[in-house]
Amino acid sequence: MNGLYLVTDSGIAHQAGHTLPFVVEEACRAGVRWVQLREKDLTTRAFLELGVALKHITQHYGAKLIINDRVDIALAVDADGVHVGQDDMPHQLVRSLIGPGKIIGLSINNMDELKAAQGADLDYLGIATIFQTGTKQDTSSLLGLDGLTAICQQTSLPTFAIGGINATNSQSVVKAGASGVAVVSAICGQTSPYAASRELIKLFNGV
Ligand SMILES: Cc1ncc(COP(=O)(O)OP(=O)(O)O)c(N)n1
Ligand SMILES: Cc1ncsc1CCOP(=O)(O)O
Ligand SMILES: [Mg+2]
Repeated sequence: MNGLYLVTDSGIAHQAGHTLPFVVEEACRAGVRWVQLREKDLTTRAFLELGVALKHITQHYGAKLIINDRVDIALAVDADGVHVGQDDMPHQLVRSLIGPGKIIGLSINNMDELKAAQGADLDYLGIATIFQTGTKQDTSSLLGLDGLTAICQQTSLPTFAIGGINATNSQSVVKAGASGVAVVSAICGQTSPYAASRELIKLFNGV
């Protein structure tokens, strides 16, 4: 499985003229095998309906569907897992709710948060924020490539770097030590999510 992780944003997809299911289907068709449904402004009902639609698509392609923040939605759509950050439901509680067979990803923004997560029952870490991004307003301070390397050296868990990653800088992120790259606008905001995904996978495989 390649290390490209699509994190969704339906606002960005709509601005580019796409529906979110179209973006996810095109990304999966191109080979993306990690998809996170991340929606900050949807009603619970709309979030759930989108989750059901994405579950059908990801299941068809054998891709993992992870739900951002919302354990209830993850359970309702039988998603593969949940991604939580430092201000979300504590990961220990997420585990007790979703069970041992599901995936939990935790955001790490600095070395202190990494230390606090050592030995925890987690499946991967999202390392944020690498570069400047317009996609998320409440970002942590930028880690850059050096900060990313320092964190990746201190963990044996799989790491997905996130924040401002695109086709121009993705290889430098992998060379810095991340096992994968997570992107929003570099797929959702592109004219062809399929072509953008193919390019990112090709670059990833070429490192
Ligand atoms: C893969 C990945 N890494 C980090 C994040 C950020 O999560 P969080 O800090 O909880 O912020 P929000 O995404 O909830 O705004 C992520 N979503 N995915
Ligand atoms: C969810 C998230 N967490 C840290 S930065 C970010 C958004 C990344 O979006 P983009 O890939 O468009 O920079
Ligand atoms: Mg969160």
